[in-house]
Amino acid sequence: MTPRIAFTPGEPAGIGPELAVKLACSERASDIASAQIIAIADPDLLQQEATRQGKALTLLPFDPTLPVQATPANSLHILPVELAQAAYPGQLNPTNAPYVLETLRLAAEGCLQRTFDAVVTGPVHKGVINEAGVPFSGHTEFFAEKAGVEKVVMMLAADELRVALATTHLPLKDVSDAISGPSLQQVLTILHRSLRDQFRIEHPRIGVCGLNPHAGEDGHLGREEIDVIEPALETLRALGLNLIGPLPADTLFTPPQLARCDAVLAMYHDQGLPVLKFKGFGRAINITLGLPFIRTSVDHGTALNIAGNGIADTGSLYAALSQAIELAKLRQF
Ligand SMILES: NC(=O)C1=CN([C@@H]2O[C@H](COP(=O)(O)OP(=O)(O)OC[C@H]3O[C@@H](n4cnc5c(N)ncnc54)[C@H](O)[C@@H]3O)[C@@H](O)[C@H]2O)C=CC1
Ligand SMILES: NCC(=O)COP(=O)(O)O
Repeated sequence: MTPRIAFTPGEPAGIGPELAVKLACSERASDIASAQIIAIADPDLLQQEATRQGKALTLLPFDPTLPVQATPANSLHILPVELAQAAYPGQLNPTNAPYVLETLRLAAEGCLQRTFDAVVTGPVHKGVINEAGVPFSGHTEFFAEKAGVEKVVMMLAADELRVALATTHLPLKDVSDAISGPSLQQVLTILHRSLRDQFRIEHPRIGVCGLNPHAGEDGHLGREEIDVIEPALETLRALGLNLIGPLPADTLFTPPQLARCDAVLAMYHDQGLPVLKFKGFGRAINITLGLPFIRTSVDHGTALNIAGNGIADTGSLYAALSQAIELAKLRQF
């Protein structure tokens, strides 16, 4: 099987275009070299970046009616989308936000129609899309909406550590209200099924963090554990899920506890992701669980501070591509 992978480089003023050209023009591991990689992007943007890097980049027109063909060295297949205005590294421009969203829309559409076997996303700038007047909190929520799925789960993985989130992009003050028994049950069920069916872990063990310090200290430091989290875990245990916790996050994220878990569910973004990024920033991946298609992503953002300098690291992009290719080959969920 030659997997057909859509790649959206994301924010045009960030490091996405640089990563795309490096992906095309550097030596690729054999799994990536044997895939067809379709960049959904502005061809001129990529060619300008290639010129900046002193690379000869060939952009091959993508024709979904032709037999799948691995993308040759120094090339990318291209599904062109035009920028509204020229993009300059490090300079955000809300006028180009519709361009970014259109690349994501095409990727979602192509995955839903099975034109693509997976999508790998580069980083977008959530703020500039909102400045353009479009409410946008992240790829995770965008793809869920496009797929018509009520609930998906964001999971990041670095080496053997997997961290999923009960809530994603929302202000900290809204986190407690967003965690309900039904929402936790949905998240844990999606996580359990993905670990079993996509990651082939027969009996997944999931560690669950509490929300409050010391997991609420028996109700003296908050009651969410007693009122919401424990009852949700009990319901799921009765259905056969192997759940550990709720444990204080600063206990669960210690090596002896992690050794008992195939994944950890953190209650909110910055409870789980700093640990993950400390362990593996630059080689970690982000994967959306519960979509009807495969979506992986880089572990980093737009890195505007280094865009155009030529120093962006491709480690996470390669990891995200490898994971997408592996899942596409194993697809059975
Ligand atoms: N997958 C996505 O679309 C993501 C998007 N973001 C967005 O990115 C924007 C900027 O976020 P920040 O918090 O500044 O995080 P960031 O990851 O863009 O940057 C944090 C630091 O890491 C460095 N860095 C990031 N990626 C790198 C790479 N590949 N090679 C070398 N150095 C790298 C940056 O230069 C910076 O010093 C925000 O708008 C955020 O929403 C953030 C995370 C993921
Ligand atoms: N910190 C991870 C992140 O913000 C990625 O979000 P998404 O764009 O993948 O939904």
